[in-house]
Amino acid sequence: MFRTGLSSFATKRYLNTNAKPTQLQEYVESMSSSGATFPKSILESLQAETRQRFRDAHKMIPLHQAEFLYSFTRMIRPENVLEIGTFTGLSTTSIAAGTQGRIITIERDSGALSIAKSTRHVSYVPIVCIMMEPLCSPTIPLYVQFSVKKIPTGPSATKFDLVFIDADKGNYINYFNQIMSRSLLSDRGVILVDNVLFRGLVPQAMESEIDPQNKGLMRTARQLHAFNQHIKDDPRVEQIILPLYDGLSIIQKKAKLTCFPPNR
Ligand SMILES: C[S@@+](CC[C@H](N)C(=O)[O-])C[C@H]1O[C@@H](n2cnc3c(N)ncnc32)[C@H](O)[C@@H]1O
Repeated sequence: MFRTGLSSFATKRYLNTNAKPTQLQEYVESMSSSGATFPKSILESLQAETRQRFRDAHKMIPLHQAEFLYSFTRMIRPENVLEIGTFTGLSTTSIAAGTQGRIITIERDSGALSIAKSTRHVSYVPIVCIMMEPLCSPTIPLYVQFSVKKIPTGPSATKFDLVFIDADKGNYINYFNQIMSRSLLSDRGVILVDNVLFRGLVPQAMESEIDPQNKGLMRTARQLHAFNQHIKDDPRVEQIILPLYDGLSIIQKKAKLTCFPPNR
């Protein structure tokens, strides 16, 4: 359920309703209308191919979230997009359909990336797929630096108006830090981060007692809590966490108070 749309976590806590999540989800999805350029049939065949070839096909975002990404991209009109975690390209394709800009997407799994590359992306969007090299250092942070390092930096470097983070959860803080320390986010840039409520388990991750049966999941939930807290404590940015899908954060640079209303 957590990957398919509204979680029961979201419906109980945020919609103030006892309606069944499946019923709500069906309603929400049937009432949403796709944009004319939303490549639904391409995404459906991509989903089918991914399910056929990958045991971990559940890693794909659900179709309704793909529509959200497309729509959100259209709203903010990014010129440059950075995606971390391509997998087979479902989110990449959805973003590509909503922009005429350029997308740089990073993935470490060559098998998944080959499907992403062969997918018929919306033709006018240049997509640069970056293959992560195999682990070049025993420490994960260097691994992260390695991939992000391939993106040109410096004064004339690309700044991204949209960043979508959807990769290994234990590295979310590293990804964010890399983006900020390399000044990769434009002033109007938005970072979208997936899975920040991780099956609704993240609030429980702060409790000291952990169900031993759920140890692995709770470890990930704790990493995501650490990420959420890290962003909350960073004075440069503001974040809003939406209890949608598996939890989605919207992060942007803090608004500057430059325009005060005149004294009366
Ligand atoms: C949740 S999936 C991405 C799903 C994709 N956004 C979609 O909508 O279909 C996460 C992906 O991140 C990749 N990944 C994990 N750690 C990575 C890393 N350090 N660098 C690059 N890719 C990584 C995984 O191989 C996996 O394909």
